Amino acid sequence: MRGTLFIVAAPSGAGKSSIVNACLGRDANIALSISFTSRAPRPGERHAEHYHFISEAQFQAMIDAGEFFEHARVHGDWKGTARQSVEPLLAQGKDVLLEIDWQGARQVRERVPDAVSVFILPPSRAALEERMRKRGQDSEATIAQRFAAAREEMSHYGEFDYVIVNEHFDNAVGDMCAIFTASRLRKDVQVVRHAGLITALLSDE
Ligand SMILES: Nc1ncnc2c1ncn2[C@@H]1O[C@H](COP(=O)(O)OP(=O)(O)OP(=O)(O)O)[C@@H](O)[C@H]1O
Ligand SMILES: Nc1nc2c(ncn2[C@@H]2O[C@H](COP(=O)(O)O)[C@@H](O)[C@H]2O)c(=O)[nH]1
Repeated sequence: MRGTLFIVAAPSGAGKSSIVNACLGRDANIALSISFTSRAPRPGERHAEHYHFISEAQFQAMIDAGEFFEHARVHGDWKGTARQSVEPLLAQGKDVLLEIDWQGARQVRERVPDAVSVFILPPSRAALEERMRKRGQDSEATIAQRFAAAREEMSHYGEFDYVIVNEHFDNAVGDMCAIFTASRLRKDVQVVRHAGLITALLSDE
């Protein structure tokens, strides 16, 4: 059976990476895809762990070679998921999680209509701004640019299967883990139905 593809999106600073990392620590069946980006590393970010950090020219060469599963300009930088980070794992039956923006999520849904998508919202715009600052990794100019973009990003929440409001962190982690579990169960039920097993069990023969 093919693996399940999960998409998680949110405005910058809403807590997406924190929630995903907490969930993946409890769930060994999901592989987190490491994206490619033309953005410069933040202090403490390591190549091939947080992102594959490459130049604009290298990113463009990958686009031209058709190597991306999805890609988009996000806050002025290129971000993208390589086909190689997704397709072989799904074919092996492994679940894969993409932490991407709404533009990438749209592209992925077109390729994989049964992907399970989650959008994370902050409890308020003030909380979002405070979290961006508290992280202490971006300049004031970057924070201002991302905060200004957040409203437009959040307007896309309705394109997703699930929405989590990340007010209390532990509740948000619990919701995300429950979505992972429920999506797998739902898929199993569909497979059983397709196999015609229930019809056979209930027949007179
Ligand atoms: N429920 C919460 N309450 C308070 N602070 C939180 C909560 N969830 C996350 N945070 C904090 O908010 C900050 C931003 O979180 P995080 O880096 O996970 O956001 P993100 O959505 O992944 O951002 P980006 O897309 O820019 O990488 C971090 O300092 C994190 O510890
Ligand atoms: N479309 C894609 N968006 C991506 C990818 N990897 C990350 N992102 C999104 O970028 C912003 C900002 O991230 P940051 O690390 O610079 O703070 C955030 O919304 C991410 O989800 C990707 O491969 N494709």
